[in-house]
Amino acid sequence: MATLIPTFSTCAQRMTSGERRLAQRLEDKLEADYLLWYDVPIGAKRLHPDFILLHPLRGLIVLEVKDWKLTTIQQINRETVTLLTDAGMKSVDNPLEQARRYTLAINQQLEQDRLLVQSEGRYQGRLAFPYSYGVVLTNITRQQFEAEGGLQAVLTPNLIICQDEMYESVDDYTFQRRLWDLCTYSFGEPLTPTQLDRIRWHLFPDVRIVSKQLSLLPDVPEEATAMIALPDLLQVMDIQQEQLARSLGEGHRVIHGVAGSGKTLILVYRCLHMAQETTKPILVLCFNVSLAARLRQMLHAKGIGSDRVQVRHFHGWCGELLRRHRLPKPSANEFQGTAYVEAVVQRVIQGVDADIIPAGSYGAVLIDEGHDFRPEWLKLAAQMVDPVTKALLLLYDDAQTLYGETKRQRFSFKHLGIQAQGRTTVLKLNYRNTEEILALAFAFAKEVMTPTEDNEEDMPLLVQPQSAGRHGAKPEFIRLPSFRHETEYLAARLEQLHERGMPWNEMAIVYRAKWMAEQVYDRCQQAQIPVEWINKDKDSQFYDSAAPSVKLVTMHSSKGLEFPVVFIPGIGYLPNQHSTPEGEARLLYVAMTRAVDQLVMTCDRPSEFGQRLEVALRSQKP
Ligand SMILES: Nc1ncnc2c1ncn2[C@@H]1O[C@H](COP(=O)(O)OP(=O)(O)OP(=O)(O)O)[C@@H](O)[C@H]1O
Repeated sequence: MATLIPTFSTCAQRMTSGERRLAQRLEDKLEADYLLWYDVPIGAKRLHPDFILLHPLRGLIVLEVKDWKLTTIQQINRETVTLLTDAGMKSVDNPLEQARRYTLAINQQLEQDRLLVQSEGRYQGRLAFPYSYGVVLTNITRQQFEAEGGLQAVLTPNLIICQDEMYESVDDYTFQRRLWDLCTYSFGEPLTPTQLDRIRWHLFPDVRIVSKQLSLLPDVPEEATAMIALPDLLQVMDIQQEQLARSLGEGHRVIHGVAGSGKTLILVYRCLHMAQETTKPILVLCFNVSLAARLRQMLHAKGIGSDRVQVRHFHGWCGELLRRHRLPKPSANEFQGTAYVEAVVQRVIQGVDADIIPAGSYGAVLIDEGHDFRPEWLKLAAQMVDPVTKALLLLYDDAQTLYGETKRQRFSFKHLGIQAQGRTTVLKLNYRNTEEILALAFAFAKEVMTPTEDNEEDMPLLVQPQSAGRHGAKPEFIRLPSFRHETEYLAARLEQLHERGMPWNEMAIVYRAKWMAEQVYDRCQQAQIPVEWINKDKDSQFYDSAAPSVKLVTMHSSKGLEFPVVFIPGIGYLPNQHSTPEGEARLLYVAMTRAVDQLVMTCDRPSEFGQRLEVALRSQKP
């Protein structure tokens, strides 16, 4: 069965009946290595072919679909068709010409990529795979078509697929043959997975992942791809991510994705999409101040301003609602610390219940790192979604729960007003970390975290991540005589890496206790290493990932962030005695999975977590 993007159930409603039939035939009668897109805009010009097919051997096929009957067509020439419709006569483009133009535009775009064209021979510089186009006439049989000389004269017969050639009863091979016949030539060499990804990169700018090499051109315009040498590795969402992102559609959606599986990526895509769909403001919520800052930067890079999408950390948003609706804040004398923060949340909940704060005021609500939200917060967030769009997206990974009680409270999404059943997707593939880092983090965490039973909505709560297969250096765990030695070692490694070309802002030190950060900070200052201590105090709330400084960040605040190099000092003091071993294990798991390429941990004394790490490291392949 071929893969249709978006999924059939999410686009069937906007399809014509002929398109629906064709989509079902294509899905059913083509094999799993066919990719199909329905009505997905292409390139910067946002061309809208009805269907695009992509296959390693058969190449690219563009299809326009028309539900016309013979009696509908009043006149036809190479450029236009005059149709008799309920609203009178209407002139439209000749669909074959339209399909040809789309194909030509795609062709021109793809020919700019040296890895997609023939490198030698008579056709040097031309696409290295077949491409073709056609028109599907879903209500005209071949016999009717052939009986109409006028149609045949302007619609090349072999580029037309007729009603009876796409009946359900047509066998798979005959149906496929009809498609292949759209193209008069074929090449021996199938497209490689890398080439298929490059084709998607060119066609669909919205699923591009900005690589470091292209970071100066976040969304490379079509004209520019010809002028710059494209890197060999162009990254796009994988097919599951793309299908999910494009199929989110209406209603509530829940995505359970392991660390580094692209949840945030999908959230940003969804924001872009919703910003075009709704005029109401869009709300993005997360728990962390630092993650909120990263999300803002990511959205900004995609050209989405704060006027369209408001990114807030949950408690900041609650405070803002009280101010906006002139509700009194709790008294600071009565409540302190977390009790104060909770009292703010309660006032907001009461404000919504009393209709002082209007529910349903956001066109969409998207929650990142939802595992850190208490049930009543999720309920509140769900109430804020416009009941017309019902656009609620909840992303979570139970393995990263940091702020819950000892064990995450069991609750049912249904009771919170979140329709998760049948609307939950699991993403297992981790793209962020090297296989070595991920294997260590999971081996360590699975020993300590207790997987809980799936709950009533069939949501797995501890998903084993799978690596996307990138390899790198083995994580390091180094014993030193004292914490002072740890800080000196760390400073020396930072300097060494920087001298070898690693930018300061691509390195982070993730710590568990404030005293550790103080010593590390002092040591870095002495060594004149630029260092930014994120969330050091209330006034340093905003962090700039691009500023040329090493980031010093708590394990809690590191959630949702990532850095090529991560140092974790003070393993000798873990688990922290003031928390539960399980909670501490989740924290260290989160910290370790922030490292994209290199992970260095240090300790100055034996500890339970140190021992576990050593065992896990020893079991890794050399
Ligand atoms: N298909 C992909 N191909 C290449 N890189 C990808 C792909 N999907 C995601 N990534 C990269 O993997 C990294 C992690 O993605 P992202 O931050 O969206 O994951 P996440 O699920 O939100 O992680 P976490 O829960 O740990 O914060 C990012 O650098 C992202 O660009």
